[in-house]
Amino acid sequence: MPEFVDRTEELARLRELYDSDDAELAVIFGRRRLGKTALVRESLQEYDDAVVYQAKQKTSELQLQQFIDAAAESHPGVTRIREDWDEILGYLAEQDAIIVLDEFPYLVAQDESLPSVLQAMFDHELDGSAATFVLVGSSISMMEDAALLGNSPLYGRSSVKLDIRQLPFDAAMEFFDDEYTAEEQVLMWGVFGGVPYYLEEVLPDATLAENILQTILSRHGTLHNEPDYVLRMELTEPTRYFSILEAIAGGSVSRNEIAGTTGIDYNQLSKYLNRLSRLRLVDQHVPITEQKERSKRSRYRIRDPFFRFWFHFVYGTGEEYDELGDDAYDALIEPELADFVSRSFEDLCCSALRTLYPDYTITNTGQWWYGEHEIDVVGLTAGETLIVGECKFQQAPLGYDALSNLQDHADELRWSPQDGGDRVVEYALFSRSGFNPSVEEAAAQRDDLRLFTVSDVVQALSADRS
Ligand SMILES: Nc1ncnc2c1ncn2[C@@H]1O[C@H](COP(=O)(O)OP(=O)(O)OP(=O)(O)O)[C@@H](O)[C@H]1O
Repeated sequence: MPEFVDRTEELARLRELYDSDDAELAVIFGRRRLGKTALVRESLQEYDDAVVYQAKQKTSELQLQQFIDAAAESHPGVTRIREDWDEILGYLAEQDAIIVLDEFPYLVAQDESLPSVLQAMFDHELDGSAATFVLVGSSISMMEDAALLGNSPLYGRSSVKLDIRQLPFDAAMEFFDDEYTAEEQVLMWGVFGGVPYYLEEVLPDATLAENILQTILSRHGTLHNEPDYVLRMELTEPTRYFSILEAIAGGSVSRNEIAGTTGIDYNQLSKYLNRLSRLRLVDQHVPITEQKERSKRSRYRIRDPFFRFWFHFVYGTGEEYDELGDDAYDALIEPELADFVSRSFEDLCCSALRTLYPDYTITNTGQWWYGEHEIDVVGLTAGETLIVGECKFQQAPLGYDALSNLQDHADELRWSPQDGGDRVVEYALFSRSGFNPSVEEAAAQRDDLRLFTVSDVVQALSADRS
């Protein structure tokens, strides 16, 4: 298990606040399990006298008492202050303390005046203080109400807002021993994604199949109910959200398709999709050449690979896996897995593009589709070059038809260089299982075609950071 990986930028920003001579406020938010608490702990390595309080769901009196106990460890004078949030926090601010309120929403649930108390402090009382307040919360909706949205008391007071997301691919791979091949790494990523807690649950010395069976499919598996638990924390009426996520995971990706599959009225769908998007569960994608606000070709995707896997393979399955026992993987997962992981592979290819094509200034990467046409990987450059790629994560070599299809699709993609000149197209083929001789021959003869294996992609993603 790695000590602590990545989050370099977040750590630097927090430490900047701790070292600042002014009073500062940081707001850290993100779903459960993403590593908010671990990030704060890591950031405080060299700050012994920080006051860290992990709130629990208790009465306001008990919460305040426990906070005072935590604060007294480094600031004993706090016990002489009247037991009142305003007075206690004011005292600590005078001491220039670093004050971490982890699970801040639990405090607000018991004492809804707390955000306004902090607001008043920041507006009137903290001149001359070098204190740092760090508010951490897993419930995105409650953090929005308290600190993030325009009408919240602390809106505009924070110096730093950290929206914690899953780790990137190469950081996630640090959780595993080195023995996974590039292909296995992509499969692991496609199933477990980059949420630190999920990566910690991966059993060492076990195959992917064993891991899927024991940690996810088994009713006793540690991740068997995880998305259900996380969603119920955020949503009081989750049924419709579950149906939407299930529909998206099953391949209904446009609004029309989602409305058709779930039976939810098309006009009501926006409300639910917006909420899922604010919870960072679903992303709206548009073809790379279009603007999000204007596009009529939006597609929705579940952002996190593990949630995608769970809604695709686990949600709503009842006892099916228990009955199949160890055969469940071979019977229900394996036949679909390559196809399922191929979407994650496409994303990884997009992320690797800048490293694979270092001679170009790539301004944007993404996908493109129009009617029957679709391109898995597109890189727009600041010059005249358009990079287009086709990805295959199947266990068969990629044939010449993939190249000719890619050329046909690229012909339909409307994009012109910024200087108005003619564009030049670079073709890329990404394959898990190599290429047919005809493709290799073409690549040997043409300057505008490059072939990449899974190892090339994985290496590029690691090189990115080193
Ligand atoms: N960057 C990281 N490197 C290594 N391990 C990490 C990292 N971030 C988190 N972890 C580990 O992942 C697990 C979940 O992290 P943590 O408890 O900090 O998440 P959280 O966002 O605070 O979630 P929760 O609200 O569920 O407590 C912990 O065991 C933690 O040690």
